[in-house]
Amino acid sequence: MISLPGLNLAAPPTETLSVPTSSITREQDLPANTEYRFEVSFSRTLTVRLRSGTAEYFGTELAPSTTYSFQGTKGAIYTWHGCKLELGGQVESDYVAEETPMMSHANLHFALEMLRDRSVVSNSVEMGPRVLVVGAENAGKTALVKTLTSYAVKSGRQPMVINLDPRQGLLSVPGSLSAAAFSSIVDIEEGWGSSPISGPSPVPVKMPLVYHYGLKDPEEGKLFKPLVTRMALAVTSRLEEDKASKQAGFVIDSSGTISAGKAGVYENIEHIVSEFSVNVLITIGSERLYSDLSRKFSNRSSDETVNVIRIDKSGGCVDRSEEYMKALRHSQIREYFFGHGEDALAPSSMTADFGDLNIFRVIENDESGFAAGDAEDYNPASTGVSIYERITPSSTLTNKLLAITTASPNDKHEVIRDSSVRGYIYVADVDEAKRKVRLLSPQPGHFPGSAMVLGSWPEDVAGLVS
Ligand SMILES: Nc1ncnc2c1ncn2[C@@H]1O[C@H](COP(=O)(O)OP(=O)(O)OP(=O)(O)O)[C@@H](O)[C@H]1O
Repeated sequence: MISLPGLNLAAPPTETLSVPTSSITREQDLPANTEYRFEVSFSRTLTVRLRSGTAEYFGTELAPSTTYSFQGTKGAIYTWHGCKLELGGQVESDYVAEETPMMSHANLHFALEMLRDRSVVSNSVEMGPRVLVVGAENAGKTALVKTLTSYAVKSGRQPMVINLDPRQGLLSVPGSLSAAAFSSIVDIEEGWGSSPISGPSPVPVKMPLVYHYGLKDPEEGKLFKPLVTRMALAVTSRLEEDKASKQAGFVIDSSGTISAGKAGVYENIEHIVSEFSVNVLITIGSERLYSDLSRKFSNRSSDETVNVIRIDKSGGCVDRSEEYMKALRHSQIREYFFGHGEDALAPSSMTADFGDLNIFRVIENDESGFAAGDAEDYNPASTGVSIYERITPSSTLTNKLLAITTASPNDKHEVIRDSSVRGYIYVADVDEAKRKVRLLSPQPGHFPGSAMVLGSWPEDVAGLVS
């Protein structure tokens, strides 16, 4: 059995400890074109084994005779031709749904495949599809991005996936923006698979490119937009070097907040579209968003056509409480440091003097008097606006994550902001009297002297180490 990584957050209720999950297995028949939807809490486990037929989890096929286990998951197992599942453990709720949007997801995939074929025929002169998925929170954006990625990989492509939603990480911790090329299957249990930092994994690892954002929602102006520009530059130059990736194109997952569109203004969406040269804009679930965006992008010249597409929200999408999201983020962070269940990593603990740490705290808009509406006035080349404030460690740092950048502490703030992240460290304890900080790092080794960035997001992760 493959275990689900890093989810030992809350102590499991005693009954799940004493009852082996295998003793309560049951069979579930799924007719063709239906899906088994389930919700499992963080303290319980659902195990799933494919007995016969074929089935997929957000596009990734379930291997026969493999037992998958899910904890703290809301998801669905879909079958095109019918299957028999063996289920074990306990769920909060589950049911079989006959109405699913999988047919339109598959059609979307085939339309993208045509664009990829066109890129191949043009010998990569034309780039494959550049896709952005937008929609309200919990509309099913991440689920669709995963499905499209899995189908592309199954079709022998190597698409890139870009996560611009700081609320959840992709192969990195929440609060980061990341990009990775997918040439092997998407991990079923873990979400997206593992990066090399998470230790041994049954699914080949992916090496993500990470930038630190450090705020909960995409704001306008000094951080989000420049990081989108930076990421677009990095992704585009990567695609220029790699034919297979260029032909496959990329899919961008976004945060629900950029689709809120105050008074029909979608600044961040427009910025992402223009920086990444997006040519397929998928809106999920909202008539208004679709109509606003198709109007906005309809009168462009033909060489920068943006096809705006509308997809229905799946009835399976569930609203996730703040409490659940917090537990999900903590599990991602836990896994970053401690690895996957049985293949657990032992993060290294180290102590640093206050003087060894070069910590830069993100100054948020409301603190600097730099309001959201000032975005246009902001000139990144000017030194007039500070992005960060340099801080001395204090006990308020306890339980926080620091992004270790590749920039030097003497670099300009813009350079620190635009530099990629080597990794994250966790502040376990601060001794103000002795001026020492105890840190946890997933990798042993020398303590870097580079600039470290502290944001206000993700929230404190209490109890990561005792
Ligand atoms: N067909 C489905 N059946 C069951 N659960 C589903 C289905 N589609 C999505 N979900 C679940 O619903 C939740 C919300 O979906 P998802 O994360 O894809 O939305 P999102 O639009 O990316 O949300 P956010 O903007 O908050 O990141 C997730 O827990 C996801 O696993």
